[in-house]
Amino acid sequence: MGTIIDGRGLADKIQHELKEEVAALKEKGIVPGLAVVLVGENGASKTYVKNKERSAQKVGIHSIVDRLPEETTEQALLMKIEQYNQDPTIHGILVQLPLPLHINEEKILQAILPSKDVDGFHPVNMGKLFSGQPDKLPCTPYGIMEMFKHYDVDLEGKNAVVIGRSNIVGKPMAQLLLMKNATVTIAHSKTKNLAKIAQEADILVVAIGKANFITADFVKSGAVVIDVGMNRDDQGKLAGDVAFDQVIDKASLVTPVPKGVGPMTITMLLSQTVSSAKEQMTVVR
Ligand SMILES: NC(=O)C1=CN([C@@H]2O[C@H](COP(=O)(O)OP(=O)(O)OC[C@H]3O[C@@H](n4cnc5c(N)ncnc54)[C@H](OP(=O)(O)O)[C@@H]3O)[C@@H](O)[C@H]2O)C=CC1
Ligand SMILES: Nc1nc(=O)c2c([nH]1)NC[C@@H]1CN(c3ccc(C(=O)N[C@@H](CCC(=O)O)C(=O)O)cc3)C=[N+]21
Repeated sequence: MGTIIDGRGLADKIQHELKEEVAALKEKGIVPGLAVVLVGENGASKTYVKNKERSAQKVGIHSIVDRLPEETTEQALLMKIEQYNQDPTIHGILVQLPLPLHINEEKILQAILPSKDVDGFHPVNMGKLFSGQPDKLPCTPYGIMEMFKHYDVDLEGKNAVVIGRSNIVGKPMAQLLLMKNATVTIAHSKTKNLAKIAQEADILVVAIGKANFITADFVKSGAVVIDVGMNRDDQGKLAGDVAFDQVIDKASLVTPVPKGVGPMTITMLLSQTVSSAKEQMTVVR
């Protein structure tokens, strides 16, 4: 029987430390500010945004949530971002993805000042990461790296398999593992013999978006399994991409869904907002 990685518990611990950091900043007259922009009526996005707002408040970050209607034009959204770029009380900007189809996502992400891009999605921050000079990081892979650190998971020389190649999870995850000297394989929907590749993994990170797709036969005995998936069924019940009940018996460490990767994603967002406030303070002086 493996150990369950307590993402919720680790997130609470880090948020508690952040709260103290924020209190110290406030003594100096600085309140970290986060602007979250949500366009349209995506139900899942609404829940995440609510969670982010609640956590931000808990650590004392000033958070603004801008809920814009589905019909918002690209131009109007660009103007909104420009307003936050210019606003000295806002240190972090997050535009919730996915955006409605009539808005060009690339264009929007590029409009955010890299210094306020607490999601780590701006091409400048992506470029820094992939050239080995990381600055702001995508929050989900960042949170997973913090879990490895906290649970003393040694990555050097290990076989790491990342299933999924999105810009927000799979690709940056692979790069962070590579930077820790893991031997990394990235798998995706066109991968042949996925089970065979996954069975070689000492570290298996799954980010595909298919409920309970990864069964015990994909998992090597003693592997560390990280489940990024967030799948909601008709009853609104959450399931990960990993069939937790079978995999827990085979793996050494597994993240649950919920209370695994999700709370760490939010915590890294808050952490990067606090760091950003500190950086912008030194820029001013
Ligand atoms: N917990 C958290 O904080 C977060 C959770 N998520 C969740 O993680 C999941 C993935 O998110 P995201 O990366 O944005 O998703 P995307 O839909 O952007 O990417 C999914 C990836 O999975 C691959 N894939 C799909 N089906 C298969 C399959 N049968 N076998 C192998 N690979 C497959 C796709 O391959 P291809 O490229 O070939 O299409 C693609 O690369 C979702 O459930 C999402 O809700 C996302 C962000 C944060
Ligand atoms: N610009 C942008 N940045 C993101 O970081 C981003 C995004 N867009 N779009 C969507 C995905 C998804 N995501 C999650 C965040 C928190 C939880 C989370 O808090 N999960 C809790 C519970 C969730 C629940 O109960 O619904 C948990 O796993 O315990 C999940 C998923 C961030 N994303």
